[in-house]
Amino acid sequence: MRLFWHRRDLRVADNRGLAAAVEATDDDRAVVPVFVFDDDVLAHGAPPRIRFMLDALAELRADYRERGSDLVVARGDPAEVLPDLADEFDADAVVWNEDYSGLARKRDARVRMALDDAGVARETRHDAVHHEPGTITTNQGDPYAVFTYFWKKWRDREKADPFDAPAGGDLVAADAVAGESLPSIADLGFEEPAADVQAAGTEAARERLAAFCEDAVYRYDAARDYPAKEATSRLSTDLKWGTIGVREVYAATEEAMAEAEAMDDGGDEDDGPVASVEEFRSQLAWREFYTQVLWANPEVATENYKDYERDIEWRSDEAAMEHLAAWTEGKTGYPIVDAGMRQLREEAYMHNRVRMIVASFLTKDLLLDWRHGYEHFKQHLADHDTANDNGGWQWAASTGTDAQPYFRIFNPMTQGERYDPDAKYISEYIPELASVSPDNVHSWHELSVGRRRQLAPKYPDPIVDHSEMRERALSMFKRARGEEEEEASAD
Ligand SMILES: Cc1cc2nc3c(=O)[nH]c(=O)nc-3n(C[C@H](O)[C@H](O)[C@H](O)COP(=O)(O)OP(=O)(O)OC[C@H]3O[C@@H](n4cnc5c(N)ncnc54)[C@H](O)[C@@H]3O)c2cc1C
Repeated sequence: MRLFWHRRDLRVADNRGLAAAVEATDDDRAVVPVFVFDDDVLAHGAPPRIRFMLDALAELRADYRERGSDLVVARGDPAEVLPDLADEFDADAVVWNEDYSGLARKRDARVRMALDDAGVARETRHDAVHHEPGTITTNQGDPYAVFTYFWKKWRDREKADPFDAPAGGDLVAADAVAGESLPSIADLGFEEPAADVQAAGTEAARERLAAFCEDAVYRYDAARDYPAKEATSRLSTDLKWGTIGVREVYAATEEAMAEAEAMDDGGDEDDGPVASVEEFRSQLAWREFYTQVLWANPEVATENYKDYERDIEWRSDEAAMEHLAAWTEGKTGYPIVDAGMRQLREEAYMHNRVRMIVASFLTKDLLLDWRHGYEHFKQHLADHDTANDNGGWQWAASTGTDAQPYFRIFNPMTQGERYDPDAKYISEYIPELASVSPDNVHSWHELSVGRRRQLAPKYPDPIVDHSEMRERALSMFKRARGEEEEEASAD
């Protein structure tokens, strides 16, 4: 018998480790699928992610049951639970897919030692990415710090085909498993999320992928930055939890690329169908880029990637904390920022362009440390992923790999006007502004207080002046770079 330990790969199809566990034995019904609720991991959880994970586990269990098998669920330290389960099922090996964050790697090292002590073999596979960290490197063998070079190699490297799901006869029979019920969210110590978290499981993920590939993938390059167009795949939570395999997603892009080439018909549109499918693939590569950044530098989870000569003097006084609260509540008086922050609360998701805008606003208009924003996203995003979230935040804060230069500061009004010209996205999430014309929405900061009261009495005035804060941000970064003398910050 062999145990297969599910972690961030909550699916049976296109699961490299599960396929390997099945392939390694000729015996019938020899693979026992297992999931362990680990309190050390749960300590980092938040309601939207736990909700999605539990729903995905229910779907995974249903998939196994359809195959005449079942998912074994346990709670505790995997370094104790897995040797015990191996003993119970008389398993001679445990197989799992690698996870690349610092926390996961420490846990896995302990599990390996415990299994070694128990005389149980273990095997791992790389499954969550096409090209595992450490395999796409500079000519000197170092991990890439600049995405473009990483992407060129990632794009040109051959990709594996999806792996088949195991047949029922390969899996332990349902009646050999205790079939304990899954815990409730309350059993795990979490409240139900206030947000409406998207449906979990492989079927739901496949539906999202199929819907995206029907049409949006061919327009992705031109439309992806416009939040009201809903032109992106919404697969981030599925990719985070592994309810769909990366090879399956890539295979869909191969079909789309063949279609796109036929559509482009020799044309050379910069943002046409071929460029669009390619652009979508490059987003998949960003995910793997950040995975390898975190793998090579686990400390970036809490520290700046980029060294500045001096500490960045982020604001931290009482006024700054009030601004932080207004940002989290979507009450900054900057409509595109507030719409994003409210989308996050309602859907446990935020559009990528808007994530960039709200992150820039927190760090460069409010001069607040990116770690505040990261923590808030961690609590509220269903797709929160240490590598991507950290990468996104440090990009916006100009502290990361291949980050936005410190002097590039988004103007939140111009961003709103450019990417939500009809204020459709804004009015969806800010009902107070629904009857205000797009012109007035996009010039909210310039209207008189009287005019603002007249148009939308319940929507706040801007909490800061963008032009003034932009200058302060530039000075703050120049001081951190050692280019300007320290000066008393004037709040
Ligand atoms: C401040 C900030 C925080 C972020 N936090 C997260 C996070 O916690 N988890 C997360 O998955 N993404 C994060 N992103 C990246 C990006 O915003 C989301 O992946 C994307 O919005 C998800 O929507 P989608 O699935 O429709 O994306 P699509 O545009 O359809 O992209 C397809 C997939 O590519 C990956 N991807 C896309 N953009 C990026 C990117 N910039 N970096 C890394 N991977 C990317 C995701 O897996 C995504 O599902 C963050 C970005 C910023 C600026």
